[in-house]
Amino acid sequence: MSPLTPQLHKYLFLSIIVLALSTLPLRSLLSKPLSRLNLLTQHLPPSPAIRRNFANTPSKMSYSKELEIALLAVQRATLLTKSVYSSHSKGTLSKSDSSPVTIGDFGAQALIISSIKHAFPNDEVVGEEDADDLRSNPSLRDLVWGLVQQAKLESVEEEEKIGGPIKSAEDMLTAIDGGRSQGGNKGRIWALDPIDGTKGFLRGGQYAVCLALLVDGVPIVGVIGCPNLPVDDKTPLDSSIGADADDKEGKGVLFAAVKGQGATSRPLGKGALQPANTITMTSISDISQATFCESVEAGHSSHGDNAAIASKLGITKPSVRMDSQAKYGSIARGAGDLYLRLPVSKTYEEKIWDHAAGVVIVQEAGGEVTDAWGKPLNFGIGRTLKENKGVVAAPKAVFPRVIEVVKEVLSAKQ
Ligand SMILES: Nc1ncnc2c1ncn2[C@@H]1O[C@H](COP(=O)(O)O)[C@@H](OP(=O)(O)O)[C@H]1O
Ligand SMILES: [Mg+2]
Ligand SMILES: [Mg+2]
Ligand SMILES: [Mg+2]
Repeated sequence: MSPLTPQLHKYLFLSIIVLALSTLPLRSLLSKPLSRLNLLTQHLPPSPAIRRNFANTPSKMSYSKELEIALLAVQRATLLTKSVYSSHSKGTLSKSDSSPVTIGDFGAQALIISSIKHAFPNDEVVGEEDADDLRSNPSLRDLVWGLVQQAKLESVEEEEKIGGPIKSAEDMLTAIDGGRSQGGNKGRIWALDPIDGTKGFLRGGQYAVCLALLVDGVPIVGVIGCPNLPVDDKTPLDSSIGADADDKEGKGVLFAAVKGQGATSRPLGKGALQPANTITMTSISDISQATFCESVEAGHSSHGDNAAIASKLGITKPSVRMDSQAKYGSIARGAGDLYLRLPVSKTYEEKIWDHAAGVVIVQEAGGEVTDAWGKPLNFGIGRTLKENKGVVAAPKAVFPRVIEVVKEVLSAKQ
């Protein structure tokens, strides 16, 4: 072997150092267990670059696992709410703001948060309920625990995807309290309304189990389960729709959407997910022919202002009054056209869990949603939409006209 020159020695030495340094990050990642690596990459929010390109290349972040888990979790929770719905006692309590909460709300929140924490342990949840009332009332806790133990998907494989049964009553309370996130505009946060339209639920009307994933404060995945809406997307809307309490064939629908991927509906099942249909809003050109939806509760949305807007738009059909985010689902599938939610109170702040899932579903079905002044809804500033007042949703083509009239009606009151 010929002796190496000092220059060649130096060159070889430097090359080895450079090579070692350049492979360091790779080697440190490879030394981690694979499962941990998956978890790390799975929960990283999209980089700004991916977010910038998101509208054009949604396949970069498919959110297919998030969608599947959300669909299964909501579906399982509706098994529980339906069992409460058909039972005699709904274990109703009055919350500090005098709104009702039932054992169905607590049970559904426990099941859904447990599903999310199983699949995405690092994600946060902004859930409407907490476990304080159950911790101070053991008989109420036992009632909810009994329900939670019974609610299982018929397919073992699907049940396992969402973590199987909750192990103990204490774990159930921990799951419910997992919804205490304060929200924000960083990372992955789920917004959960275990029963939206609790008043409708108690009345035997519409209600919905609603779940959305916010990424950096923007709703990206939305799922709404409506046990009392007809499966058929084309069933004409009227205020008595689905108002019979029976759980029968043809009733129960799951709406879903992922940003950039469109919106769907499918029958709400009891096990494996049923095939989905793409849904779109009706492209109305003559706004006077529109059907508009509003809350049943006059305390949640001003029936008077909604009527004044409809009349200025030349709408003569009576409004369809419906509790819950079933309104968003209904207009997204073209069964209605507009959703008007004009504020009643100057101080009320809309909750993010009352709108996040519905907003992404309507947007993906070809609609636009803003507050009553045309301001985008800001889901990234906490548990409420404190920068917004009211909500208006309509197909894109007629949205500018609708918001113009809404502003006229609001301005006239100032
Ligand atoms: N003064 C108010 N203004 C607007 N929304 C209100 C309100 N008081 C309660 N709500 C919300 O209205 C939701 C029901 O909406 P809708 O009228 O469309 O059915 C309730 O959800 P929960 O039933 O989940 O508590 C509650 O969060
Ligand atoms: Mg409530
Ligand atoms: Mg609600
Ligand atoms: Mg609720």
